[in-house]
Amino acid sequence: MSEFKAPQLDVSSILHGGIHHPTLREWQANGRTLTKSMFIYPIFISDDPDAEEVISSLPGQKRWGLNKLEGFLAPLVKKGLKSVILFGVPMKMEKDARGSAADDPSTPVIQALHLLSKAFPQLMLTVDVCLCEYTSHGHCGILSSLPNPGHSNQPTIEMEPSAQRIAEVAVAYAKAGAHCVAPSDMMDGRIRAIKLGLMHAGLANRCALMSYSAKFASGLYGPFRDAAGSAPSFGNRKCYQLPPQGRSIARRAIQRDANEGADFIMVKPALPYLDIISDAARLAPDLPTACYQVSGEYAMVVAGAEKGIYDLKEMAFETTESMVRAGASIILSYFTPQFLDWLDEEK
Ligand SMILES: NCc1[nH]cc(CCC(=O)O)c1CC(=O)O
Ligand SMILES: [Zn+2]
Ligand SMILES: [Zn+2]
Repeated sequence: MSEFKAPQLDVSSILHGGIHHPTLREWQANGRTLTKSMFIYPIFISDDPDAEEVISSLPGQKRWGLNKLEGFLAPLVKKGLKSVILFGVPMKMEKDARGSAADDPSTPVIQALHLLSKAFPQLMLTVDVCLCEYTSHGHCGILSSLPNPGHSNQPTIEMEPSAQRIAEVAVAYAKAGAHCVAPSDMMDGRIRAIKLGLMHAGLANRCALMSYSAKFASGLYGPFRDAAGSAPSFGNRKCYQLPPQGRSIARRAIQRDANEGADFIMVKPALPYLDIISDAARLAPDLPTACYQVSGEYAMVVAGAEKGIYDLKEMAFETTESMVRAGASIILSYFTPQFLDWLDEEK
């Protein structure tokens, strides 16, 4: 008879006890689980009122005309869509150096704000604030005539006039009914300029400010620029968006924007920047952290699934849950319509 020898009892070696049941596995998220109200759905609004245009580089997404918006959103709102972020796509409007079309009363996002606040009074309306969709040069600010000291084919931005112009546009959106404005230009001083603009207009208590604080000069914005027609006509955005290796400057940007009056901090893109999401959640613990799974990230997940590399739903969950785990509680996602279904299904 072999003698049984009890192994050394190491209580910390046992993990399976905590994951053998689906509910136990959910508990392992420590309360940080996805819910429908965490999602913001990005929507492209065309100035062609009857548009319903497929965007080939952004599978499943379309540019919507005003006449099509209500019909498109109604079923999603019924399924629990709580919030959208609007991007204006002026296909026919004239573009100039200061982006005058951005806050023209006829501009698609202002029209959409009027329409959506009537059609869906409960839906939270955020508007992306930027000039690049509306400027003739396609850059996010107002350009200086001075050459760029670093590179002849790069723009030099006039910082103060840009921040003022962006604030003007943000206030126009707030006046038109935006519940939240989200500047994506990355110019210095624009959070303070917008907050002061809202205060002077008497709208600061009625419009939140979500700062794209840590927005990196990423290769993942390509499909968006197709969708919005906002690619720069020369140079690139490396002079004003953060360098991808710049964790410290991102931390400074987050702290700066928190001090300048941001209500929410956003990190963008999301998946390659989970460390920055985690930094944001710690550096500004009293401001909820948002992140944007941008067009190229979305297209990557979809493309891999189409190639049979993984299951689409599984990878959409895994990528999105990684953002929540890192510290995000608000997620801008092109997968929002699917999540409204998926979150109702059994896992
Ligand atoms: N400033 C405009 C803007 N706002 C959001 C995105 C990207 C969103 C996405 O890729 O889904 C961009 C593009 C850019 O900075 O070039
Ligand atoms: Zn821009
Ligand atoms: Zn430069």
